[in-house]
Parts: sequence; C-alpha cells; structure tokens
Amino acid sequence: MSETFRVGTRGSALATTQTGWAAKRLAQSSGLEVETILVKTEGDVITGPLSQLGGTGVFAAALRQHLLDSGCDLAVHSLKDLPTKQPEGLVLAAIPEREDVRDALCARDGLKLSELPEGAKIGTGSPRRAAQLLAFRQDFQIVDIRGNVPTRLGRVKGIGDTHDDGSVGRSVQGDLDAVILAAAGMRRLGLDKHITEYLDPQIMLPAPGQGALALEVRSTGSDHPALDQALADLDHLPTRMQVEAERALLAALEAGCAAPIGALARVEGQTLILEAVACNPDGSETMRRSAQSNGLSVQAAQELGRSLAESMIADGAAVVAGLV
Ligand SMILES: NCc1[nH]cc(CCC(=O)O)c1CC(=O)O
Repeated sequence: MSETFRVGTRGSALATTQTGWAAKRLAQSSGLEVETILVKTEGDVITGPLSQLGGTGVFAAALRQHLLDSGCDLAVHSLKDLPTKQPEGLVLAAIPEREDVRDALCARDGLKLSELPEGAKIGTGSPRRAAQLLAFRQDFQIVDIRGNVPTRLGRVKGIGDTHDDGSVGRSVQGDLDAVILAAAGMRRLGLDKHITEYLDPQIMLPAPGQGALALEVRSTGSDHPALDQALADLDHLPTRMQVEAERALLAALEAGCAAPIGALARVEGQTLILEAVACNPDGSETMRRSAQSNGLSVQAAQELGRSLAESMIADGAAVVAGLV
C-alpha cells in the first residue's frame, strides 16, 4: 500500500469540489493516496450579514488550526476568502492556474444587467458587488443575502423553484430578480448554465484573488516529499504574480474581503497591469485607478499593489471606501 496524505476541506459543495479537484491532481502527480478530512468552520454556523464576518477569515480559521495541529497535511482554500496576513507556521505552497476571474449575473428569464427592470432586486452579501451595481444603476435594490452558492442561486425567480434534484438550493421560493456570484464557483459546480451575463471588469472589478485556489501546508512542508514536489509543479507563476499584486493592494488599504475594494491584475508582455476600484458602499462615489509594474516577478507584483494603494490613499480611497 502506498503512503497517504490527508487534505482538509470545508463541507460546502464548492469547497468539496475544489478540494476534490486539487486532491486528484496531487494524488496523480505524487503517486500518493489521498484521504479527505471534513472540517466544520465557524463561518458555516454563524448567521447574520456576511459583510459583518469578513476580513477575519472565519471560513479559513478552523481549517488552518487543523493543519497547524497536524490533523491534515494540506488545506485547500478559495484564495479570496483568506485574510491578507499569512499566519505564522503556514505557507501557500501552490496557487494553481486561475479560473475565470469575473463576477457573473444570474438573472431570471435570461436577462442581462442592462435589461433588468427599474428597481430590480439583486441579491449579494458583498459590499464590493453592491457598490459597483449601484454605481452602474442607482435604481437597483440590493438585498443582503448569504449562504452557499446553490442556496444563493435558489433565490432567483424561476431558478429556485424549478430544480428538484437538489442541484440548486430550494429553501426559499425565488424572491429576487438576480444574484451576483463568482463565475469561477459557478463553473466549478457545473452551474454556469444559470449565468446570464459575465460582467465586464469595466463595470464590476472582481475581488482580489477571485477565481484562484490556495493550497496551504505547514511551513516545514507537508511531511510527504512527493506531495511537496507535486505542489511546486501545480503552482502557476502568472496567477501567483496577479494575486500577489491584488492582495498587496488590499493589505496596503488595510482592507479585507468584505471591503468595497475590487482589484484585477493581468500580465501584458513583460509587465503586470493592476486595475483597482475603491467604492463608497452606496455606489455614490468610485475611485478607479490602474498602474503598471517594473518587470515581472512576485516582488514587482507586491510593489505594484502597494504603490497603487498608496497613490489611491493619497487621493482619499480609504475615505471613499469607508475604511477610516
Ligand atoms: N465568499 C465565498 C466564495 N469564495 C469563493 C467563491 C467563488 C470561487 C472563487 O472566487 O474563487 C465564493 C462564492 C462567490 O463569491 O460567488
């Protein structure tokens, strides 16, 4: 029998799907067996507005503690849910190639954002999404929702009440015209047929790190050399540079995943371009900026994020976004 590594995951459909994907890839390339360990996290049991929970990494904390306690050898996270400060004793050993970075509109009757009627009710628990929606159209009514992806999708009229196979949450009859979800999660769950528009980042800049996974081990390694090698092979440098720039910006703004801050980096030739937005939560004011790195490296990416944040702060970004 070959050696086995243990991967920890949260229990949501998205988390188990993402973990399953990573575990399979790593088992194949390392030649090891894999055991999955379900960890219940604080974020799954607390109720209340999601925006009140963010930033402290409630979703990741229990999983990380489990990893530190050697209850598992590897943890799989959605990168955008991780606080920008890396905890002592843990490292992000691999950031695989990113999925679609965009936010997705899932609306009733195939509607696009600009086709939604006056006063349309749009569900999101994210101040970043709410602010950018309101900046696009002041008449939208934003409804604060939370829950996992299928549950949120189930709130849309005509979606929630037509699925009996459990693929979409049915706890509430469809009461919304639309919800906004990350395209990456929808695709990973095979729910992308419900996407009625991939939102242009010109209208809706995604969250820093959106669409990327973070595979974390103890700083001393996973205790399985073949797994450590497989993780190194799975790491995707362009993705890592992009997310480092986005997260350095978020950190320098002293903001977390619940802040009305969007950021998206892309590689163009030998540089990295970072676009960022800081919004007033009611969408009445937005500050949008972009900058370009000096060269392509993780360090250049971090400097780019920091310097763009500094110039935005100098122009009042923290005030606009309600961070001070
Ligand atoms: N905050 C929850 C969360 N964390 C990661 C994803 C989607 C996958 C990703 O962005 O990588 C989601 C759901 C969503 O925002 O729709």
